[in-house]
Amino acid sequence: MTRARVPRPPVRRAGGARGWIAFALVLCGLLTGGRQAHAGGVTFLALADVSAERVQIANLVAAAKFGTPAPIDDPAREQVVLDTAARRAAELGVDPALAVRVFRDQIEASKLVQRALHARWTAHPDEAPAERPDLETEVRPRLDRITEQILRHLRDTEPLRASPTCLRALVVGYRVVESARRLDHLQELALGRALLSICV
Ligand SMILES: C=C(O[C@@H]1C=C(C(=O)O)C=C[C@H]1O)C(=O)O
Repeated sequence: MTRARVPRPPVRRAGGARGWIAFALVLCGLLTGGRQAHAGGVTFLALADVSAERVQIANLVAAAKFGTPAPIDDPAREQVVLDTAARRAAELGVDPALAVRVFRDQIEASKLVQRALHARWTAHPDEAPAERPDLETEVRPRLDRITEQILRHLRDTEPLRASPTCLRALVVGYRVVESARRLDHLQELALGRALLSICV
């Protein structure tokens, strides 16, 4: 079914956000003298950015499922996401158990957004999206690409995750990204949920 118009979530701002994030990377280095947000020149900006993109895509997932029999919780699909993450993690030299923990968080963050949006759209049908993207052909392939990116960022941030400055650096990355991507409050909460296990 295709309705007239879709209020697209701010996923399309990603290009602009990337410019800001590159700028923030330089600025963080200058402000902290490389001590607080970095460990060996590594930051969490890229990981936080792609996690925020995943959270923003949850708006599209919610739109794809709203008014259809497709459930928000899809355990079979979740298992595919987790199995893929574990297998690719092993290939990339990332601890598969860590990858599974992180992707469980990412999945919970997505469902948090989906549940809140479905509740909002049910209560206020005039706010429901006008268009329904296709989950299988449009939305899940984007999530699959992000899986690979997240795993590579997990690999690249290994020294920072093991460092005592991990949480501080994670919050720096979180703040830069939520501002650069202009996340709404729901997405801010979800991004925090998505990143919960990074330093634990
Ligand atoms: C995103 C979806 O919704 C839920 C969240 C998932 C995820 O974040 O990867 C996977 C399955 C669903 O439980 C989806 O169905 O694809």
